[in-house]
Amino acid sequence: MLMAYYGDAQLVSRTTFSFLSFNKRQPPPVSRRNKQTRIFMEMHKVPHVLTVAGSDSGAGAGIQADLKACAARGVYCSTVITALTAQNTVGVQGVDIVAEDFVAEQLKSVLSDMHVDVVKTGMLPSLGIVKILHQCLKEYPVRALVVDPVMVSTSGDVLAGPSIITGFREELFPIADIVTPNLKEASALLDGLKIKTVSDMRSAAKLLHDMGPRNVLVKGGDLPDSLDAVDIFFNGEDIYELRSSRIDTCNTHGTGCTLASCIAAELAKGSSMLESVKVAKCYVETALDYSKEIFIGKGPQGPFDHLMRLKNNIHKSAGQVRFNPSDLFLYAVTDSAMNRKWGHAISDAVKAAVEGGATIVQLREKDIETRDFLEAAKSCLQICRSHGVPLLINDRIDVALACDADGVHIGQSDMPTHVARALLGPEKIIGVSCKTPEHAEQAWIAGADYIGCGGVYPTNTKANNLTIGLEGLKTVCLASKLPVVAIGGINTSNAQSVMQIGVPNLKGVAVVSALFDRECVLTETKKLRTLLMEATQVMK
Ligand SMILES: Cc1ncc(COP(=O)(O)OP(=O)(O)O)c(N)n1
Ligand SMILES: Cc1nc(C(=O)O)sc1CCOP(=O)(O)O
Ligand SMILES: [Mg+2]
Repeated sequence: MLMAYYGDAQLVSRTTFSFLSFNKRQPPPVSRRNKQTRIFMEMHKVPHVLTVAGSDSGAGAGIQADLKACAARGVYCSTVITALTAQNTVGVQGVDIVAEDFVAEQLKSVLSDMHVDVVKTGMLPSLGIVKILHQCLKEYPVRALVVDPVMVSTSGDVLAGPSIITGFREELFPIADIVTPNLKEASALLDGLKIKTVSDMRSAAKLLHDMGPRNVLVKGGDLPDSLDAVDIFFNGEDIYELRSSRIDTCNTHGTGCTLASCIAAELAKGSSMLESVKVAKCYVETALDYSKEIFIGKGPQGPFDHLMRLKNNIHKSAGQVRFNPSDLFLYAVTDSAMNRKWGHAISDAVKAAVEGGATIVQLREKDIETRDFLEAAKSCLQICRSHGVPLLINDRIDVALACDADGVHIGQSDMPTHVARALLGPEKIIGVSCKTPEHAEQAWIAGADYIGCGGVYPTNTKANNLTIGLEGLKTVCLASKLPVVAIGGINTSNAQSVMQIGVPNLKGVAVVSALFDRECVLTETKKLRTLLMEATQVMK
């Protein structure tokens, strides 16, 4: 193994680290080899989740779901199998618990050799196995421990007896970074506490937190009478109500395992806990949505397709771009009335803006027929793709989906952000208009990529628009966890003052009339771009 690493190190040594340049066939002296190996391994570390869970022969849940979820999130996953289950979409037909010594042997094999960032637990079928895991984690500490306190399968079969509750409470919760019970599990862990409402879930999250984990996510998928999928996240200080759309599907087997693995994967990549939970929730929701039509097995609850993203990528159009906050620098927003006034076709106006240096384009076409909008969007998309500039659609998720635009921009009275995210999937860009710090917080929680903040100055382009001024802009920027683009009455005479408010997450300005209510869009875009560049140079 050491030689294999050394062999690979040789390949990078010529260009990067001359001190690694030994001949492949002659290993370095033993004293240096260990240091080199360590350096090489550090450089090439892969985010790694170790899952300690049961095998599901139907491959919808357990170890198999964990492997697929980690693969989908781009993280390496090793496995310690605690039990074999004979399981399908009908239920669990048999369980064979792996001998405790052999669980210990698997744990030691992985942890003594590989660099594991995060351990995620699923089915832990005996108290002895819980204790062995605790002992191993003391011996081989990892960055984070995600405990999914699996007790009952989705089909209702018991996967862990009552003694495990003691194991969770005494051994694992005190060292866990997050625990992710569903309502039944939370109730069992809290001596049968009734959890029927969101308010009960909040109380349960706090009581579970008292048992020692740093964070608690109580999953409300089974909450009666709820239109949304509501989960409660508590970090010991703040409590968050995370909502996503309830997907109408029977293919939900393995959602709990997948969610916990996805949280572990995001943590392994270095995300914060809340960010990891949000990404995991969004991923599961999207996967469920993509898998509504698949049909595997005769039972009531089928598996879903974890790797839908691969299919997505196959269909990804050439030149499609993912969001980079610097794209917000010069944000051109079209207006059909202005284009008509100057006799400009939308696609010609967009071409001029992009050629003049616009870094992102939004089609904001309030008064054209849907068919015309779609046709215009298709031709603008070609222009934008050929320049590597993202194209967003204002308000109309349907048009964005139909033309495969790069994303959408929505406001406070448009489609709710979490619904837009569920419809568009994790790859598309979503921008949300925000006028207050509360709007900005909500946009972040719901999965937006950036916020548009204004009106910075009075505008004639949007009727009855509230002007928040530079102070209002600054307040929102300081509160926002997302990058911000300023909008409203911005033109060549005030754009520099906007950029110079000096808040790092203000990434650019969005303009309508200053570019499109002009005879020559190209000239105006170039002028504005030059001014913005000057302003950012001064700030450096
Ligand atoms: C970048 C950007 N910011 C804000 C808006 C306004 O969106 P919204 O509040 O939904 O209003 P309409 O544009 O739909 O009238 C925007 N479009 N772009
Ligand atoms: C579309 C829009 N949204 C705003 C907001 O405050 O959210 S202001 C606005 C109009 C911006 O047009 P102009 O650059 O011509 O002033
Ligand atoms: Mg809108």
